[in-house]
Amino acid sequence: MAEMEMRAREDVEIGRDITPAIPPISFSLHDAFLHSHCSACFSPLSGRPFPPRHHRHLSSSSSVLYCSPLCSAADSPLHFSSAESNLLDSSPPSPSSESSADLRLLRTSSAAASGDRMFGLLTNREKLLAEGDEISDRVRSGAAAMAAARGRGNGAAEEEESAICLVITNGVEVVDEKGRGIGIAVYDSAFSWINHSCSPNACYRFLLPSPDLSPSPPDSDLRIVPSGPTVENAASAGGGGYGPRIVVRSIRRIKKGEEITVAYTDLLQPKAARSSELWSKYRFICCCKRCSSSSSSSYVDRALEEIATSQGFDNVEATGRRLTDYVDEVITDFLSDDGDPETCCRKLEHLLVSGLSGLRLHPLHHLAINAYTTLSSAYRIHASTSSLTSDHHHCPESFSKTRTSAAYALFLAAAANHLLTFEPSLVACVANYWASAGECLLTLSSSSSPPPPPSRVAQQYRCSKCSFVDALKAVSYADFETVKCKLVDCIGGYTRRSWGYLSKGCDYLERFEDPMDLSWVQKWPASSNRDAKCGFVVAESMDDVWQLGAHCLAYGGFLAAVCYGGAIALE
Ligand SMILES: C[S@@+](CC[C@H](N)C(=O)[O-])C[C@H]1O[C@@H](n2cnc3c(N)ncnc32)[C@H](O)[C@@H]1O
Repeated sequence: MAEMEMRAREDVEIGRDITPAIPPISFSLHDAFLHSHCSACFSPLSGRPFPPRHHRHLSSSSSVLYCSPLCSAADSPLHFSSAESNLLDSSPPSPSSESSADLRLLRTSSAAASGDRMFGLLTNREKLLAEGDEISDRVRSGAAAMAAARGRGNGAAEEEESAICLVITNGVEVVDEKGRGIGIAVYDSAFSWINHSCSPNACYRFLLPSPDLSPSPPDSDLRIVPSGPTVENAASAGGGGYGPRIVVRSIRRIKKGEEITVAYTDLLQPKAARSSELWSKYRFICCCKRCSSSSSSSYVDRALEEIATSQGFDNVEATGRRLTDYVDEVITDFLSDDGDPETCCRKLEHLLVSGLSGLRLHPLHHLAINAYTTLSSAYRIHASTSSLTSDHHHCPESFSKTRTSAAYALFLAAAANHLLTFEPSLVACVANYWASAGECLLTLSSSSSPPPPPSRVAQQYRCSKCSFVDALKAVSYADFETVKCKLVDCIGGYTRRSWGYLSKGCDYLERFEDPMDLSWVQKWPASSNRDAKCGFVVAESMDDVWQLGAHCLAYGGFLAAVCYGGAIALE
């Protein structure tokens, strides 16, 4: 069957909402958040939560909770009529948020699938069941459990299978303002007919309604239109009009008639990992510009996978897998309950400096990028544990760990920023990296002795050279490239003045002369940068570190506002 896609109805600038806030047709919190968040509006529960309004099942009172009587009244009928309550209260309880979302979809009598579509949305049922793999097993066993919960016995469960496949194919992870995935939601065709690209021109954000279910702020127009065969629309499914809304936003200039695409997968993964995820979950081979770029991979994909081998090395693939396993294992150990930050830092830095079995990671390799993220947080935790026994301001060990944490965060942001120049759709994750570099640098400068004066708040700061203040207001993106260049230029200046100081004592980071100037990476590993490095040892002043932090935060906020809109908060 021909597939649907969405196209721009008009020319669209970068950083514009291209859909109104679309309410979900089905949604459910992840099990881990059922007792901390409201099941109707997804806001965090505070004070005494409210149980579902008793319908018929007087005993089912605690499987889902609400923040207000209004939310309880709005969602309880669906909670019971969808049979979700039977599934959650069964023993063993709560199978998954996906099953709840599936059941909620099926509660309407018009749910029957027609061909490979249900409510106009692609289910991909045949493709997902065709291969006897983990997904097809999950669909079959989930459908049987759902059919039992709906009192439909143990017979064929085609309708349930279609609902599960629909949620796999169209469901999106709802992310809160802390970046945590708290639930799953399915939206109507205005969102669900948008295809994937590894170099997309749009992204999306969620609006969590206020607890009193008051209407959302004024909507923008729908600037996209469907393209494809005539298909019955999903609007009839309805979701009660509440739950997390989704807004699609342009992250590039889009021409009238151009296809709108978003990312279904993490764009900083290498091509093989993206392809494997897209195939196992969505059953398609991506032919986007980035994936099919001429004979070889794009520059970004090459960098994300590049490793150096010693001469005569002939088992790159197997050792490449060992590298991945090694990094995964170190990170998993660190994230476990008894994770030790010191061991994590030692192992990851040894890998970055010396490699493994004759293989060395390119500084922009995706495993190296994961390692920088982990190292920044491991050094931060290490610093806080070092200072537990002494005054943080007077604990040199803790201070130097805080400094290395900031240096890794800055290096990561600079590396990702380099990739952004080749792949503009990385803007959302690059924004996060700059924001966290800014936070780490400001923490460092505030823990120096003496700390900056308390009046020194980033919001009040005005830089004479760049568009810092204009960026904070984020009023227009028409001059996006100009504002970006000015901010990056200023960040480059402060980085050059501070890098020797920030990287001091870190064997890996000291090898890089200037993280903002990665012009050498294309020649890597022809020469070691260690010899070429300049000998800055001390930042000209802690003021440079503060200025650098404030600029990083502003730049991160500027990029984030392109993706998510709204004002930039700097504290
Ligand atoms: C959320 S739907 C997108 C809309 C879909 N094209 C339709 O006709 O309803 C996701 C499904 O669309 C198809 N799809 C999305 N992006 C694609 C792409 N870049 N190439 C091929 N198929 C794609 C896959 O079948 C995928 O499972």
